[in-house]
Amino acid sequence: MSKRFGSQQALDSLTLTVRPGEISGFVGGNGAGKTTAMRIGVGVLAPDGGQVLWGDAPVGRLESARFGYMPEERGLYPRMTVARQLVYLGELHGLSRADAREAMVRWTERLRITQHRDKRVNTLSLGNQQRVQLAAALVHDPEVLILDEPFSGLDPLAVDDMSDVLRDKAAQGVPVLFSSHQLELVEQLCDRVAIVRAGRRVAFGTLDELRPAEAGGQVYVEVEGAREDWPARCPAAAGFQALQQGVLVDLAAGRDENDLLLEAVRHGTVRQLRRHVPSLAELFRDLVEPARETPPGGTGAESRSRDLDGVSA
Ligand SMILES: Nc1ncnc2c1ncn2[C@@H]1O[C@H](COP(=O)(O)OP(=O)(O)OP(=O)(O)O)[C@@H](O)[C@H]1O
Repeated sequence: MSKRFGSQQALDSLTLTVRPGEISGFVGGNGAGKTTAMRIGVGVLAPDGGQVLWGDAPVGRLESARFGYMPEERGLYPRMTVARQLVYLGELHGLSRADAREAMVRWTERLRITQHRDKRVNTLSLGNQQRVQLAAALVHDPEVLILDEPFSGLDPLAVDDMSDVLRDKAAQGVPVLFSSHQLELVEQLCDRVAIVRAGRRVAFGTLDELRPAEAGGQVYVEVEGAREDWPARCPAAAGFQALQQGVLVDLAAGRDENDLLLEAVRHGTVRQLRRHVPSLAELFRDLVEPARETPPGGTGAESRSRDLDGVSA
């Protein structure tokens, strides 16, 4: 997909594949193009170039009616009651009145908003409005689920409810795609993650696939009573970085954590020693921050990429 708004290239040949039964996370800095891509995905915005496929066939109006979409700008009718709104949206998607009512009852129970059924949406708290918005995306039992920042502003219990629903939908075989800036949540929930920067995809794959190969050679160690630079005198350490509590050591070639442990105990009491597995937040910074150092003339998007489905994007 490509999309330009005036002089702003919002999407630049971005490709994204969402697989049945998987939860995919869509992350990127503000203005990176996530909302634009999702709006194109569900057919509310037309791309300048590219297309949206379901299987091998282009998605038209009929197909996208079977998608469930939770927009970032919450698109509910503020003065309609929750129940009327959900029944109405169900009918709009082709359900009979009875089926739409049944779905409304089921989803308001599941999302714990039964007590709000007869209230106008604009009288609810933002978190409860968001639960209604999720119910609205689910009421017609969609075959694809696309959610734009569904977790923003939710309390921890609501985050759990939202997470459970997304997991259940994926377990039923529905492809689920959601955007979020809460990278720990993305890390916990997603089978696959796409990172986008300036309208281009810079990484796509499972978290294990996104981790650089050299990451396996880092060990986090806390040694009480040791000098801050103790790894400098360890042959098992090729380099190190002092952190707030401990140090992050790059293992020397052919050495493992046992070698490092034997050397570390000579410097003090080893309180912790474990292989360092970079978090999504670290990977994100690694992939997205180089854009800020782009030399004049470069787009920044070429600086790093960790893309793993073989599609150039
Ligand atoms: N309707 C529009 N008119 C003009 N520019 C737009 C429009 N929609 C998006 N843009 C621009 O396109 C770029 C991508 O915006 P988009 O909303 O897709 O980013 P995003 O990744 O969802 O950001 P955020 O994380 O802040 O929600 C931005 O530069 C934005 O200003």
